[in-house]
Amino acid sequence: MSAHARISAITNRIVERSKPTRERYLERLRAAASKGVQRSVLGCANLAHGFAVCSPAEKDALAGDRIPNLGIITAYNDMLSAHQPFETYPAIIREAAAEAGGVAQVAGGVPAMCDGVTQGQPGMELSLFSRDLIAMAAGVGLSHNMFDAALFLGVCDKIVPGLVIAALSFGHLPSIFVPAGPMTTGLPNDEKSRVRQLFAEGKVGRAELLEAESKSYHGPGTCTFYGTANSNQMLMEIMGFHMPGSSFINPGTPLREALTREAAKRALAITALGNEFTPAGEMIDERSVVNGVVGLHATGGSTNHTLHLVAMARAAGIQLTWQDIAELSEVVPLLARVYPNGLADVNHFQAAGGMGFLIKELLKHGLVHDDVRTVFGQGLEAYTVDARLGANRTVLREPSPDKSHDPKVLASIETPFQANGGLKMLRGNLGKAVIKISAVKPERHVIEAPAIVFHSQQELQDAFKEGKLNRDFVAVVRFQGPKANGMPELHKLTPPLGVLQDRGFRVALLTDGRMSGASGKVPAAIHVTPEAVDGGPIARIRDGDIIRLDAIKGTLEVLVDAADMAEREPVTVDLSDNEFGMGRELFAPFRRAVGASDQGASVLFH
Ligand SMILES: O=C(O)C(=O)C[C@H](O)[C@H](O)COP(=O)(O)O
Ligand code: SF4
Repeated sequence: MSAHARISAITNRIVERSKPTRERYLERLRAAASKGVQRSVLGCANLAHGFAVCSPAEKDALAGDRIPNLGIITAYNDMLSAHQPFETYPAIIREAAAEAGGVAQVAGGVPAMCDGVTQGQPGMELSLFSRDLIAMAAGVGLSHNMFDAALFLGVCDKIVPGLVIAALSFGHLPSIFVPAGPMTTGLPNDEKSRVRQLFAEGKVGRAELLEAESKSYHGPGTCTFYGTANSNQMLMEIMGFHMPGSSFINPGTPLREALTREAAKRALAITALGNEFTPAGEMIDERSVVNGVVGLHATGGSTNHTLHLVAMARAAGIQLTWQDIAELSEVVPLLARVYPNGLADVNHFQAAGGMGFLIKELLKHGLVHDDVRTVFGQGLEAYTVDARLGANRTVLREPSPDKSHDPKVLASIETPFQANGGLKMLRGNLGKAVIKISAVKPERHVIEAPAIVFHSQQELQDAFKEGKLNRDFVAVVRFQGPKANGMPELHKLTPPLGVLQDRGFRVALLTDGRMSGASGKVPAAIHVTPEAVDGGPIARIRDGDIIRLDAIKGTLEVLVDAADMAEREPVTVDLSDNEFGMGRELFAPFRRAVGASDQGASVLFH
């Protein structure tokens, strides 16, 4: 089925806008690919170093230019429950590659931060910058130039976006993303959040809180809420970087291992040495990017992707804007209710039909482009499947169900939860911002209330504890932008603001910082640009100014006379505390070089 008219129009607009940068990108990619087997340019010493630890058979294979070699980039560490399973993946991949007549080597590792561990801590100020650092680190690994394809082992927040930037920067190579899958379901996410709000109110102690948190985050795998990490899995599937049906199979299962082995063999099959050469930078085009944005809207995905998708697209010479994202939101219905957009978790989403069913529904109305290339071949239709374990550790695929197994979690295209997507853009005399409304009740889509200004999330938490916030207000939390302090997630604001909202107050958040993909029920205008440290209007707001956040009209305004606002000096603050400690001194160059939020908040692209 051809794409929906609006989807096609927006895609064509992106193609036109991107032409200059996309054409230069493809020229560079094709020049690199034309050199044939990449390692053939290495001298004997280079090659000897590169395969020094290989077996004699592998050395023979790599000495020639007929046997494909996979470069594994791994984000394994024990800090992220989602990445811990990757510890054993290189051995599995090497074995599978050998079975298929190829070789696999770990090209390099990349750092990976768990935003859950650093949430509310100084380390969170390194989080966003770690995305671009991960791209650079993956580039260091691949720059050994020993490889005919790359396998990326990463799941979480900034890691997949950073790895995609690397994969597209090495776009002459085929790349496959290999997930590890979600943690099994523990304490329901809404129960976890309820205990957090009780703790915020002083009604339970640390022992009860830690017990609830530990029952929620209890083992290997991705946290089960639909935050940035699981939004990444959705993106990798719908953009064609995953093997079909890979995203939400639990770690430590035979099917999970079979999918990993299959990805290794498929990567060997799509190198320039075979007949299905699929360089990542040709595979991913404007249609793939639009498919990613559509998937984000249809699932109520993480607001972080209004930053990451812009940066990821730029790595392939594609210019995606917030306006594109906002207009796509108008035509894409919300089809999934996964926490924080509902009570279900990603395991329930998978059981209800998962990505295969979601893609099938979107294809029915032409809301995603079917005519795309993927690591699996041609066409997104191939992803309307469920992966099953076959004989001898192989993968079988069955057509996705025609009906959702749980319409309360995964809706049909005919009966969506909302007529449009969960992510909107706001504009007005405070600049531009993003808001996720899929988890906000309709009666809270418009908030008009006096501002209370804070210069840290701790200030707001302290004011809450002192009982000063029992009122209608818009919390203006500023100097949280990328140049100020690395644009941390301010997810610790969710419990106090959630308590105040549950008490019946009309509250909202306005910040140049970020929220977590797991944030949701309180209306929040985030990623405000220009940021306060750049003298943006947000730096001129004073306590008591009336702020109007209208997610229906898409406006964000301070109701103060323009002349009065212009006369106000923008407030400045001492940010020296954000420049040292917990490694922040190492990221001063990033704070100086980073671009605006609507350009992806990147040091790599402006
Ligand atoms: O966006 C994502 O996917 C995340 O990684 C989630 C957040 O960063 C939270 O910090 C982890 O959730 P909480 O346990 O509620 O703090
Ligand atoms: S989903 Fe978020 S909190 Fe969970 S392991 Fe990944 S980074 Fe950490």
